Amino acid sequence: MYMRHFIRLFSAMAGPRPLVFSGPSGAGKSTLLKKLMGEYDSVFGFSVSHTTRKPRPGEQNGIDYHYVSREEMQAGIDNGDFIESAEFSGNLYGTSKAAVQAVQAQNLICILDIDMQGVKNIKKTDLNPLYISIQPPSLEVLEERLRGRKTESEESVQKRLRAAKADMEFSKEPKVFDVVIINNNLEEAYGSLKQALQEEIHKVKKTKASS
Ligand SMILES: Nc1ncnc2c1ncn2[C@@H]1O[C@H](COP(=O)(O)OP(=O)(O)OP(=O)(O)O)[C@@H](O)[C@H]1O
Ligand SMILES: Nc1nc2c(ncn2[C@@H]2O[C@H](COP(=O)(O)O)[C@@H](O)[C@H]2O)c(=O)[nH]1
Repeated sequence: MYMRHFIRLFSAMAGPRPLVFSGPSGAGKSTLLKKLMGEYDSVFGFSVSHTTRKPRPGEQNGIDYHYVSREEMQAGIDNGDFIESAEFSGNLYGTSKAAVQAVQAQNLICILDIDMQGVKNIKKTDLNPLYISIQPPSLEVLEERLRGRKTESEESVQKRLRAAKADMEFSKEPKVFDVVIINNNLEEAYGSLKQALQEEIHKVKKTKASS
């Protein structure tokens, strides 16, 4: 009896269930997330990752990422500051414990945008998120989108496409993702995403209304 009460209390303290978004670079994760967070600004909070890659034009330190040196990031990883970290396309990326806690402290649904190594590592933790994979309709379309974004060097495009092949296969493995969304038509993909998250959105809105 006491144990059940404790578990319920603990779940309430931990806040709503986080969301992990994964999928190949260029599939459209950030595009969909921006739409989602724009429509539901007091429901979701973004877990701001650390990275050693350089900011792209328009990206802001502390908002898109925490941009750090490899030495600084490695020191944080060695110190146990990260829930997960991975090398992707020649740079380090990682989710700090502080980034997740900052969102959960506001009782918001914490969103993590991470690669497939991150998904594998988060599965070893007790975060218990809902896993959502955003996939492109094909590798050819993905390449067009990555090139069309004009953010990557040729070398980086090639690295990202190699990683994408593995990611597209990974998304087909049973029981890895709760939801797989093919981002072909943006509005349709966004509709599928909102539908998949309806219950979680409703729960947070209800909790906020009653507090
Ligand atoms: N459904 C779509 N149709 C056409 N273009 C799209 C669609 N979704 C996203 N895009 C475009 O594709 C490009 C890549 O999208 P986005 O940056 O959101 O990908 P991402 O998955 O977040 O990539 P990364 O993992 O590298 O951050 C962008 O230029 C975006 O405008
Ligand atoms: N494992 C992690 N992967 C992350 C994290 N933050 C972002 N990412 C993934 O990296 C690639 C490339 O991102 P880009 O911004 O350089 O295009 C993309 O797939 C992201 O999902 C993280 O903290 N951990």
